[in-house]
Amino acid sequence: MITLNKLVVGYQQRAVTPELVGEFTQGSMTALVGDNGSGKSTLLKTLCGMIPPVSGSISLPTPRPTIAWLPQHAELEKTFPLTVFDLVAMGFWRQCGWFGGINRQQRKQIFEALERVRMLPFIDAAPGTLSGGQLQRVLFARLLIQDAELLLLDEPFSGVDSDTIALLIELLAERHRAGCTLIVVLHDMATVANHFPQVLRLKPNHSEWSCRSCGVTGLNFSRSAGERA
Ligand SMILES: Nc1ncnc2c1ncn2[C@@H]1O[C@H](COP(=O)(O)OP(=O)(O)OP(=O)(O)O)[C@@H](O)[C@H]1O
Repeated sequence: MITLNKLVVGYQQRAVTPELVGEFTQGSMTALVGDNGSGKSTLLKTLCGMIPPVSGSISLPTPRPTIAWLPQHAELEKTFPLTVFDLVAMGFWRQCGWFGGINRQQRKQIFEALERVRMLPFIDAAPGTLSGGQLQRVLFARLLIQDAELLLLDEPFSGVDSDTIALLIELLAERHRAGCTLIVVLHDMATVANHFPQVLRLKPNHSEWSCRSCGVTGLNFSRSAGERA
């Protein structure tokens, strides 16, 4: 379980969000929503430890969950002088280090992950030659092989066509069924309503949690409030 203890996130001690109180229970699937500039990306960066909180804290379970983060602007990934295979292989950095070799089993996993996102024909392509949606599928293949316990995804469906969105949502639902905790920044409220049991909405002066499966809506969200889904 990940607990937000009066957490305020922002930059150089400048608060971007109000105090956030609540929990992401293990295995929960939460949509993080709010207006442009409300602090969604900043919260994800704080959760993955990239920037420190302005105040308050985050309690993580012990041992600390492994985290995979898909940032909002993945265009940078296109500039690496790599192939699609290499880009996905980077998902094994925890096991191999950045410059370690890939073994036969890992190679097989990379092929399977690319097959799942229908990008196997592009395995030798340079990321810079892919469209935005194709790149996103490749980055999902990398997420799959990372096999992390906590997935933080920042607007993973922006610029992606509806067929691909359906495919990627199914992959996320699979990770959810496998027990991963997912926190996903989204703007499309239909996707939120159809696929995300829990929602954290950031607003300028307060935040609001809602949980469809337990019927809880409020400023705080805790397991004791009723979520057992
Ligand atoms: N590196 C940074 N340094 C200082 N301020 C920043 C930085 N990045 C973002 N901000 C500011 O923090 C606020 C929140 O930005 P953030 O990107 O978290 O919003 P968001 O909810 O993800 O928005 P969007 O929906 O537009 O992606 C904005 O006012 C933004 O200008």
